[in-house]
Amino acid sequence: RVSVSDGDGYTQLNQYKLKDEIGKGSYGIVKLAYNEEDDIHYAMKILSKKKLMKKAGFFRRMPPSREGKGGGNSRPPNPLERVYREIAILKKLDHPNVVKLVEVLDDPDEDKLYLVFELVEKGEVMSVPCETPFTEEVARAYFRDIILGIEYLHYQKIIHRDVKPSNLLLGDDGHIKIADFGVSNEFSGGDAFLTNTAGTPAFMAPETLRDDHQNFQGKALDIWAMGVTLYCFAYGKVPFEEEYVLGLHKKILKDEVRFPDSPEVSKELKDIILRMLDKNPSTRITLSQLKDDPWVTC
Ligand SMILES: COc1ccc(C(=O)/C=C\Nc2cc(OC)c(C(=O)O)cc2Cl)cc1
Repeated sequence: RVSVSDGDGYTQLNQYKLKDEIGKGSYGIVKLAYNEEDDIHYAMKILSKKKLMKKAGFFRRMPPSREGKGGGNSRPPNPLERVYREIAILKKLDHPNVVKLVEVLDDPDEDKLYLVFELVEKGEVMSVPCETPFTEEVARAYFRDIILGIEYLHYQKIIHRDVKPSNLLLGDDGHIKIADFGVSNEFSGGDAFLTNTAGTPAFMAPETLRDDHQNFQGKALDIWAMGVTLYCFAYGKVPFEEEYVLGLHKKILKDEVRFPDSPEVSKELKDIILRMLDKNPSTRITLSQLKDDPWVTC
């Protein structure tokens, strides 16, 4: 059903003319796509099924399963299921601060899987590290959008788990849309109870790094990552950085948050960052408390 044709230098996919690459990550690439039918540009995320299978170690020989211990099917879940679950999540989301999935082009005979999203014209809101962080007014406007987007996701029983500036897209209207549900978790009941680490190391909450393997609540993980993100908006860099990941984990678990002397940042902004970067998830600020915070409401 998906007709791929290589014209003079560009790829045509059904009614979409693929243009330059506008995004790239562990997931694959994102290309600008022009829809000839409605004369509108879209963002086309291109995934390779083979790459997804390989990444999940699907083709790796399984260690001989010890029959005696109920060997059973000890295979990891099919990584394509992960993508199809992500697509199912995306299809049910409809909010001004969440990216909009328009359609999926998936030809069973093709290796590639195409996700068509509404274009968020300015792309990533900030690439970290950044020499020119935002003023508090700009950071506040963006942060308000993030609060509304995350509140909507938690209401839809979804934990994002990878909130960070590069997953926050800025539109021409100056508003933010949250993107990339590649590691998100759906839950039932009041909150998710998780045990796996996921997301981007510098944005991971301390409770996910403790080796006492307790399970931890999902919503508080997004709050922590929102705190790291707001710190990036204000200072252009992450609060805990270390060359090696184990050193980074130690800092996230042990180090106090330090605020550089410049740029000048108000006490209110420092206070809200500290409330989100509370290492104890049960005393960490909640979304509804965030909405009433003096820095957010001022
Ligand atoms: C300079 O102008 C630019 C305009 C738009 C972009 C852009 O869109 C980039 C990534 N986009 C996305 C990524 C996603 O995941 C990783 C997902 C998702 O899976 O939710 C959705 C989208 Cl849209 C870049 C530059």
